Amino acid sequence: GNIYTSPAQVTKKYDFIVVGGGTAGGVIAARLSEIATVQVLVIEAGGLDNTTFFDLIYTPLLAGNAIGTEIDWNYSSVAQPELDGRVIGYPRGKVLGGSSAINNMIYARGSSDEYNRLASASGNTAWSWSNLKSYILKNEQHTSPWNNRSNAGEYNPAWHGTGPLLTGLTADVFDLDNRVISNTKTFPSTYPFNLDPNSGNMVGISWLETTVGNGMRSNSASAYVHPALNTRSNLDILVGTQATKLVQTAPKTFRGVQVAQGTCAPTYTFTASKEIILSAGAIGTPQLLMLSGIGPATELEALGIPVVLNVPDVGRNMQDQPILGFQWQVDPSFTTLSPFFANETAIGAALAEWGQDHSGFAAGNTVVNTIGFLRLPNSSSLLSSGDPSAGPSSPHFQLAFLGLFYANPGQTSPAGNYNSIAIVLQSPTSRGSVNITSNSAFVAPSIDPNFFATPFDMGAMIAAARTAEAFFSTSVFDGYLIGPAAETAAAFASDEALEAYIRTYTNSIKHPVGTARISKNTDATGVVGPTLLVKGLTGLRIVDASVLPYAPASFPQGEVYIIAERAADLIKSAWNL
Ligand SMILES: Cc1cc2nc3c(=O)[nH]c(=O)nc-3n(C[C@H](O)[C@H](O)[C@H](O)COP(=O)(O)OP(=O)(O)OC[C@H]3O[C@@H](n4cnc5c(N)ncnc54)[C@H](O)[C@@H]3O)c2cc1C
Repeated sequence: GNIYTSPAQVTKKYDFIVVGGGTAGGVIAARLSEIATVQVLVIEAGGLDNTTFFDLIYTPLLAGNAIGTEIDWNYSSVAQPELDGRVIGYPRGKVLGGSSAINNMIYARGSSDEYNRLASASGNTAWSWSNLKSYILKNEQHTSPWNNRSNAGEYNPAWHGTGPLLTGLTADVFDLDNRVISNTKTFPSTYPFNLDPNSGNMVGISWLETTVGNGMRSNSASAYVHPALNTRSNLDILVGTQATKLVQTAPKTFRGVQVAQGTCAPTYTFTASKEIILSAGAIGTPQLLMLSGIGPATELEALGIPVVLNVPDVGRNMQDQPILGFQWQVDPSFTTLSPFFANETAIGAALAEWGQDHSGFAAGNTVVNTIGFLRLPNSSSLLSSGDPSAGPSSPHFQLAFLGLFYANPGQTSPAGNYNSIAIVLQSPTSRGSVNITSNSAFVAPSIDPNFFATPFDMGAMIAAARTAEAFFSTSVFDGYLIGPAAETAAAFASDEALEAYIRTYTNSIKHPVGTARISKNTDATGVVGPTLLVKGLTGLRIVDASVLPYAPASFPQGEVYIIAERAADLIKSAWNL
């Protein structure tokens, strides 16, 4: 297919136009173009991934380093009242591959309860865990690390398939990882070992899969888009071009999309003969809907945008998960990653080795190799007014074990040998929003995760911190951990001190979802129905993280890939392809 860099170059007619060449958009484009008779165009605001940014995207060691660069939308939140008024950075991938090109590569697809809750929210059992199994296996495949370290006993091959997205476990095991697993053998009833959190049951302590294969990041662009683009003439992409509005082609029918390359640049409109698939992500999708007159009427009217369809839930129900690090000092005789990350020469050597043949220390996930997905005890008073998790196979919180000093925003890594636990609240009850503040697509929307708006969220975060403290206090860590670092020790002194630490240092894990949520056909609320078509409109389908009705108690990219795999089949069947 063709790669266009200017809308003026696009002259073909298309059956499907995919807005956003990100995680979900890449899957849709690749799967639809399997049908040789349909013509597919992808419109992506960012550039190509295989440019000067190639190493930044594809070197596993550099995961996280794209934040703040040209391939990041560089959004930020509104001031968070419960976080001492702080503003939180909201990176999103702005490049082919979208956020799958800049994320932290963790692959944890979510529990069976998670998908069963999606089925009940949408009123359609096709979204249940057991009915999605073929898509789960179609999306991903487990691969060996670059050094072929055996992963026997660290994952369950039965739950990994033959899909294009490559995943794998760490090539390099550290003292920390061995002790984390040893804690599960020594205290199995408190900290159960879970062979594979991708098996439907997430609860327990596990080895962690990342989207790394052949020593490189695997993402929507490398796994889906490029193989299709290289071999098919019916898939074209237009990069460096932003969709500025969806265009009505008949009453309540949106098969047009207006694009531009900048605020003052000329606009072009393309029309799909069959469907527009909106895959601009949990921020971009509600923004584009609202700019097109699809959203909360009063707010659109305030900006002078003619209302086509009053959909109050567009941009509402945003859910994101708070993340917070605690640090411990490690006896200097043990190897952690701290000295490596303090040593420019060692990092340079690892990157040079990766540059040779995608091997060595830069060729894998190294920072988090083991993880705990844990639940509050059933007796917890936090659950007395209801359980916000999807069910018993879903965690309330996560403990990610890191081989270095994980610095929260505002902290710096001191010299020395450290480990950390990053806590993520996986089942938040706070709800935020995404709103537009202008009728221009080139003005960033306002993003409000509304962290810790509920007592449950603060209480669960404190309970998770106490679990982290207890986990590292067992005999397994005697002689290895010296003790909590200064600020962590001070925070653990009382629940009041912990709460203050939470307000000072909590960040977003960058998992926003829910801003165009799925609901039953019969529900008056929600944005898309069970087939992901926008309710009340023709021609417009949404496939991305914005349709997820709840924050997945996992890592969202797995669920986004799986939903996109099924959505591609829904589209094919809707058009008898
Ligand atoms: C820094 C970071 C770390 C993360 N770490 C993890 C992790 O370790 N594991 C995990 O599972 N998840 C992680 N996530 C979240 C995960 O990556 C996302 O939930 C997922 O990729 C979202 O997929 P999507 O298809 O909804 O959106 P995206 O992948 O973001 O795709 C949206 C695409 O649309 C494009 N776009 C937007 N607006 C327009 C427009 N108007 N016109 C044209 N194009 C447009 C964007 O440029 C982008 O390419 C992380 C996210 C970030 C940002």
